[in-house]
Amino acid sequence: MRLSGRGVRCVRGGREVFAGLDFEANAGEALAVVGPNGSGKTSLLRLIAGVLAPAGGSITLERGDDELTLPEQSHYLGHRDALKPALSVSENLAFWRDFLGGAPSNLAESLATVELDHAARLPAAYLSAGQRRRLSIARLLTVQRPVWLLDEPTNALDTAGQKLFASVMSEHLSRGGLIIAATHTPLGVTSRTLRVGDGL
Ligand SMILES: Nc1ncnc2c1ncn2[C@@H]1O[C@H](COP(=O)(O)OP(=O)(O)OP(=O)(O)O)[C@@H](O)[C@H]1O
Repeated sequence: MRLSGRGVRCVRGGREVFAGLDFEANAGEALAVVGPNGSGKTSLLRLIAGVLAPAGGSITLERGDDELTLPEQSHYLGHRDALKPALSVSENLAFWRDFLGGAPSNLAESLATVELDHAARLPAAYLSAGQRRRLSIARLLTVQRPVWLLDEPTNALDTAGQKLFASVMSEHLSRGGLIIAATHTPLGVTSRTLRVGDGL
């Protein structure tokens, strides 16, 4: 599997954010997208996820599932955790599994991996920032998708959480998954770097 972009151009609010961007990532590889604030890291992830349309160029997934689009084969974790505060931790996870069309899966196992099993019945509104992030990570484990698009994934995670997430990412890569992550800090797994923005 290979995800590549050729001559990708991004325009937001009528202003060009970047143009002529080339990148590629193969199965088992992580690509760390780095650059100054406002350089377009989040925008790039959203272009790949199909939330935004490129103003030029192309983004292609080769040797994926021909029956599915790239967004259907991708997980997009934004830097705002998409949780419903009134639903419990496990209800939030069940919502995402159903919304993403995942096969019946063991939610408890995913919650145990991110060490949230003790909080399964707690309303998401009561979670700390790091716990909310852990619950978002559980989404990656509950529904199997090969392409992970992660926006500053380790934000709010404590040292133990960062270590845990590094092992979750390593496991995904060792199974032939692919990660593209926007980050201002080291990702925690071996990665290549894609720089966006001026002056880098
Ligand atoms: N909805 C929008 N309408 C207009 N401009 C936008 C919109 N969203 C983002 N932008 C602009 O696009 C540019 C790139 O934003 P983006 O969030 O992709 O940057 P980033 O590299 O992820 O930044 P950061 O490191 O601060 O998270 C910024 O100048 C931003 O103001």
